[in-house]
Amino acid sequence: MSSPKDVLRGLVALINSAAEDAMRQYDRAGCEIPTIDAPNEQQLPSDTTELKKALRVLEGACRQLCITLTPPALTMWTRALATNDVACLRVAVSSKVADVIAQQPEGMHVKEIAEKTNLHQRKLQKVLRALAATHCFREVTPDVFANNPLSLTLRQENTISALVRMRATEFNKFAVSNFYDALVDPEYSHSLDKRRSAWSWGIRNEIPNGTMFDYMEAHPESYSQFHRAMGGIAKITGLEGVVNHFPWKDLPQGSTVCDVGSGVGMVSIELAKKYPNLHLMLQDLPSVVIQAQQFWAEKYPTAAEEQRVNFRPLDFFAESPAKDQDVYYIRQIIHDWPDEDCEKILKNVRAAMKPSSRVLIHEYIIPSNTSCGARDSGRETAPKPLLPNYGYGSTRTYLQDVNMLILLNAGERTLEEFNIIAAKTGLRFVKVWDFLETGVIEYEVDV
Ligand SMILES: C[S@@+](CC[C@H](N)C(=O)[O-])C[C@H]1O[C@@H](n2cnc3c(N)ncnc32)[C@H](O)[C@@H]1O
Repeated sequence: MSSPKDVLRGLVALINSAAEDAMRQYDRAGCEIPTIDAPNEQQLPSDTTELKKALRVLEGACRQLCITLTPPALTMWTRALATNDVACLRVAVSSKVADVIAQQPEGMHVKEIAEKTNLHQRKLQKVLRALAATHCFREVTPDVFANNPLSLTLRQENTISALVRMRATEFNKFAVSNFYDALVDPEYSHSLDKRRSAWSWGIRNEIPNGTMFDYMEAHPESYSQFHRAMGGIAKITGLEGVVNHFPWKDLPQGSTVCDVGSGVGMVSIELAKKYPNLHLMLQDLPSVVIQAQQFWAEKYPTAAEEQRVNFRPLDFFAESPAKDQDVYYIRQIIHDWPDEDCEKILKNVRAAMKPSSRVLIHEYIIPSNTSCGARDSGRETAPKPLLPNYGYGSTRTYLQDVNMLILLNAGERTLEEFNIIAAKTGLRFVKVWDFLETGVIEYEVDV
């Protein structure tokens, strides 16, 4: 049995080695080592997979060390106050503070920022001070604020800003703040129906029995913000992992990839750019297909010119996607729906498959708090004294699981849970591809 001091020293050792490892990854990629107050965006390796491996340990060990040594009341108060952090982020992103001060690396006085954003100077001062204290913006001299790498993610041109804005605005208003109310409302509490989520509860007066997607359809501005936010999620969840580390290049010339519930096709567009051997088919609801066409026409017109991309509307509950595709790529769809709906989607995909087709489900894969390993989740077990799942190093997976519950009565799943649904729809597990933040589960036809 390790003594408490041994455990703490074990965590410190992990922090040291993981931080060194992370710095090595920046060096190897020829990137500058990050500084917290740089006035420009952080340079990142073009492939962050190895960096994320080090950060998973670092995040887990730092937080475990702090929580162990800090009086629990303080830690709990910090956690309870976290909603204020989100509220401050909403102020910053909605009033475009990062854009307003973008041209002044030496900083801008809060008085001027308040004038330009039409906010009360004293109130804005408190918001920016709180954010700068946790390294989002830099307070250069008293009341003078400049951008730093974290605040630069809040610029409108950065898709992370759309994600933060949605999260802090609609998600918060309709869903997060109503979570408990929906959990205890007799009509909602014991239902896993997609029309009985916290979000559905929040919009019940405007759209009775509506889902988050019904709301988005009724509010096109929110829907386009949502698609931009998906771009932010793509950055976070390791788009380069699936683009670089799945063997796309080994697929024969003209191989077909159907992106089911594609959105505008954040991953597909990268695949099209990098792998001329692939032919992409994007399928989503009619209004989204139109947005996808516009997106591709603007970002990568070559694909349409070379006839390497098609767009076709699809209601994945009611019909099958394009038949006989080599790969059906399904990212962040399954986590949107309760099990029965996922079965409908996968059955429709299964009906379109030829014997050699593969299905790639790309999602967060929930590891276990108590046991973890390649067999459980496709990922390595964390070094001790971390929890087997890396603890805080996996926190986004668990919070994202709750996020999906709140939004759509759905959620992320363990590998076992995915496999149970897949087996019911005639799919057989092949393997997990761990891309760190998320993973891909590969399935084939179960004959
Ligand atoms: C979370 S987004 C994921 C988008 C994309 N796969 C990505 O990873 O960026 C879910 C997508 O499912 C689409 N969707 C929702 N209901 C659908 C349906 N019945 N048929 C087809 N697509 C649907 C939405 O329009 C949205 O684009």
